[in-house]
Amino acid sequence: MLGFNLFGRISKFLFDSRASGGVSSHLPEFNEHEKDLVKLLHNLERSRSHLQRLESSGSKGDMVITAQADVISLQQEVIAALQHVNGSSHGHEKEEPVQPTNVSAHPRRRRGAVSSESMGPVLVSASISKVVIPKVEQEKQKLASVLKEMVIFSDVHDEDIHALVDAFAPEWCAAETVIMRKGDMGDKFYIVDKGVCDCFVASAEGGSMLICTVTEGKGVGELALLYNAPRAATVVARTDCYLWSLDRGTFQCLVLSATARRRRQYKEFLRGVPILSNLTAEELAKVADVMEAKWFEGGEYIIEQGEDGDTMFFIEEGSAIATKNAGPGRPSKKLMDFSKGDYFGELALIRNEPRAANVIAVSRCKVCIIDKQAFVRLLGPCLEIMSRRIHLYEAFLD
Ligand SMILES: Nc1ncnc2c1ncn2[C@@H]1O[C@@H]2COP(=O)(O)O[C@H]2[C@H]1O
Ligand SMILES: Nc1ncnc2c1ncn2[C@@H]1O[C@@H]2COP(=O)(O)O[C@H]2[C@H]1O
Repeated sequence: MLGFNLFGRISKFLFDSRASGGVSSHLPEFNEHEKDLVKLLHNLERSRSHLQRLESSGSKGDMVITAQADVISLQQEVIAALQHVNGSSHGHEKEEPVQPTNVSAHPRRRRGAVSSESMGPVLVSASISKVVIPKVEQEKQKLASVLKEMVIFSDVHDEDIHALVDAFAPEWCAAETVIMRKGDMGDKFYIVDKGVCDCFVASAEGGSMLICTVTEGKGVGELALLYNAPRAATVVARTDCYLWSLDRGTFQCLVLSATARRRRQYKEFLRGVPILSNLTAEELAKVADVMEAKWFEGGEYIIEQGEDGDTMFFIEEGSAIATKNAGPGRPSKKLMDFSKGDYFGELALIRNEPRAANVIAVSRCKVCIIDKQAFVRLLGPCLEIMSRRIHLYEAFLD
């Protein structure tokens, strides 16, 4: 809860800002966390008014969807900022050591889903106390490096990475344990420390279909917590597993503000990518959540013909070319130019074949990378258009 005093000061400040037509950047009477909160509340107020104006003027389509997504994303940022404000005044700074529990080998079945998968406002407790599960230094370092490798944690500040590491709890489960069930509410995010888990969804024939395998050092169960949605798949331990689990409250408190920042950062770029123009603002936000940015120098190979490939790329800055090897001693043949907003590397994912061409950075080039899992989950609506372009390649393919 916001203290009454702070609530009163923020309300008065926003009222004065409304009267003067803008929020001052100085905000002398607030500390750093409070300043963030005030600015976010001000932006949320503006976004809500914008949405209301659109709705009352009868606007439909992309503009309304984009405005709704802005409101949702700002609500999430406000919740995260509230938690920082509460944390800095009480609760979060105070460590509450928790003894490691000897894992629930069979996680309890949760209440069934009541809503379809959507990016609803995330309802989290605004006052969350810091969880600290004692760990040896080696475990902490390993967990921190595993988190830094994961796209969803890549924008989380270092101090929050430490807090996340503290909050992970060890769990053990026997082979064939159902770790989470599709449709249930999500209570935890997991990292596989040792062992292997499989993710299943229902197949068209009514059985279950394996959609991916989670190996050591990989995470599972983030979607329900990121999007406040029911579990999107059933996850079963294939072998006995040692897992690290992170509670929903800590995940949302420490990860959602970074996610919202990243969505803002990529929003304009993704809106301008032609192949993604079919996606709604909500779907674009999900694409932003899974993208990993990487720089390549001019002349560097982004893709090498013949390699196995499990990622596709969008150019955010710079340019690249596709070339085809023409055989020993013969110069390679240029196939295509790529510049900002173009994509490549989809062919190996669609056809399950090695890379059909080289892609080489012409100038220093920033690409956004999406892995196969995310490609399958998020880019379904674009597949038809991509498949049409593949026909254009055909002239060059063996
Ligand atoms: N294609 C996929 N669709 C849905 N969930 C997936 C997929 N691949 C892996 N998963 C994982 O399975 C998890 C099931 O629970 P969540 O929806 O919380 O998060 C999900 C992802 O971590
Ligand atoms: N004529 C072409 N033939 C094959 N791939 C091409 C061609 N032109 C561009 N490409 C891109 O180059 C990429 C190389 O990796 P992929 O085969 O995964 O996907 C390929 C396409 O995105």
